[in-house]
Amino acid sequence: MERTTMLADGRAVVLTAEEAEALTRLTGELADGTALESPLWMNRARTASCALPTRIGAALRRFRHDAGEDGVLLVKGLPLGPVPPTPGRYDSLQLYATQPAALLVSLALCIGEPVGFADEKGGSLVHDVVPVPGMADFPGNAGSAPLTLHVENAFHPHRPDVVGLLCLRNDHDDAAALRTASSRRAVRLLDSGTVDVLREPRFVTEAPASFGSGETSAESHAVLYGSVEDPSVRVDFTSTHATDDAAADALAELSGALEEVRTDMVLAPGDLALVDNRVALHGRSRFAPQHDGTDRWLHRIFVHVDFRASRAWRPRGGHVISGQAVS
Ligand SMILES: O=C(O)CCC(=O)C(=O)O
Ligand SMILES: [Fe+2]
Repeated sequence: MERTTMLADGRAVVLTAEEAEALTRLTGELADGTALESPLWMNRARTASCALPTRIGAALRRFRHDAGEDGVLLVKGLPLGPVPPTPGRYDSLQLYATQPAALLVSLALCIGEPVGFADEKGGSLVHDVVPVPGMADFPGNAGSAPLTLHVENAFHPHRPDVVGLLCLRNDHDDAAALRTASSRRAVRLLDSGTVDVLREPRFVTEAPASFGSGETSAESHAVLYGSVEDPSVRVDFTSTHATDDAAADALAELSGALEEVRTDMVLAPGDLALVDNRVALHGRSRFAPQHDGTDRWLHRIFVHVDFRASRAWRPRGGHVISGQAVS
């Protein structure tokens, strides 16, 4: 099947030189090494996010309203400044305001509020996605084997609404591709009997390997939910299991349809892919890391559009979702 680097619905914004310059100025002021979780810094970033170049702010605002057929927005040409060597450690994080982290948080704040999970990477808000020595086959972002299509943290009641992946550096061969697949497109390829089964609570989902806790979705859940006309999706093809044979068949049908509509995108440095985690799945192709400080490196952020919805899970109203609701 032919693979493209552009999304079929054309949701890509390429920054002009003037826009990149404006962003460098804006985020340069924020990149002062302060802890990203500091409420004062976050407020400065919130204010800065109101002053993004209008075309960029408008694209983010439109994406927040409706993520389109592909459920993905690509922003290209973001100014990163000098990029240090790629870290090679599992659980490598960005805790402090660098230019790329400040950029990612500022753009995310146009969509909603960044969130972290206490049981994943210490609850930090900006994660490094890097290949880690000895973990090539790890079924998570530290690996370099193909990563199965998934909704991020599908097991969790407060999984992200949007996942942002900002490329700082691609792999040596330009082989690593971010894969996205829109459930809006895939569901149209399914017969109504299959859709009906996917709408029933006949599936369970475990926490992904990146969660230390071994949690599972408390109850069985539907894979398609909400509007009949335009359902949302909740599935991870590594961690979601059907509870009966007919449900397993329906899951296999959905997987086939998603593979058919899949888009592979090789991200370049300065490219940000925003994936609506309710509408699209994502994964990654294989690549060959060299562990020499110049491997592929993404920054990842999770966003909640309705921050208030997870309040019971966020002690003291912070950005970190704890292991359970605090009553
Ligand atoms: O490496 C990628 O392109 C995507 C990895 C991924 O699924 C993630 O970090 O959530
Ligand atoms: Fe992911």
